[in-house]
Amino acid sequence: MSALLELQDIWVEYGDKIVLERLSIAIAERSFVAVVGASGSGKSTFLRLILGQEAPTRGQVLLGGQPMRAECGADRGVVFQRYSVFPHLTALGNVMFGLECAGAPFTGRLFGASRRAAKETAMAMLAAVGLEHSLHVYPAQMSGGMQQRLAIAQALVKHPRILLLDEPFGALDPGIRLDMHELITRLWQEHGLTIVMVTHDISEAFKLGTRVLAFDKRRHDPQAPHRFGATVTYDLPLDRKTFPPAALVEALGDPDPQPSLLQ
Ligand SMILES: Nc1ncnc2c1ncn2[C@@H]1O[C@H](COP(=O)(O)OP(=O)(O)OP(=O)(O)O)[C@@H](O)[C@H]1O
Repeated sequence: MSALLELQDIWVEYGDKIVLERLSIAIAERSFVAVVGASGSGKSTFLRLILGQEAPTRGQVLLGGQPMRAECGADRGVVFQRYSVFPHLTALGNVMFGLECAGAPFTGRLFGASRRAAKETAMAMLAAVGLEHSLHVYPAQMSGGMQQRLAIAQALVKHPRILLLDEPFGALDPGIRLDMHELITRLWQEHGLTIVMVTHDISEAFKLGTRVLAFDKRRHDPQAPHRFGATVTYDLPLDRKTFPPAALVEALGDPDPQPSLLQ
């Protein structure tokens, strides 16, 4: 498989604080990369680099072999733990908004046949995430799971090359979370997506990912914790029956990685 995304010797520094150092990884097209690590280990910074919200201090990011500019592009979609959708728009309005902005960048409105086509595309996307009966519902009237389904539909409708998920299921109840695992796995397979997902839940990482990256510092200076940055300390390709290594579970303090979830 070819590398869709490549990070070459990336460093991210804020003043004299080094957040990420010597980060070199290649992410294959259609892979599902789960990112774990202790709080503050730079997982969100890594996601912001891929999203184009942040430029590295050193090193370069290549997307499809080309240097990626530090700006958000339609080729990358993102879902956060909360607040990914517009509260003042209905489900249909939220999903159509992205299509209208892409089709009419100045006015943000489509008319006639192109509007009808956008509406059909948006309705199909909402059906794909199980929201076909909630087209005219506002986010405030939805459960947390429905809001995340909507956020996924909104991110996917523009056919991004990479879908970035930042703790997307972290705020959901366990039962709803399992439904969302099924949904994202199905969409990943059906749409041939490349996914990078940050999660605090190590069993979720090992259940969903085809590869797990763990972020941590290789070097520590107790007198000056900011002197060294984090990097990828574990890079585990999975056959979906792999269990988290004991050292990784211990490092991340996972209370109980459930083997039943890892089948
Ligand atoms: N703009 C900034 N200026 C200074 N330091 C920053 C900035 N953004 C992030 N940091 C620091 O970078 C480090 C990594 O932050 P980041 O949010 O990427 O970690 P994380 O692994 O996602 O944490 P969490 O799991 O708690 O969300 C933290 O120490 C944070 O304080």
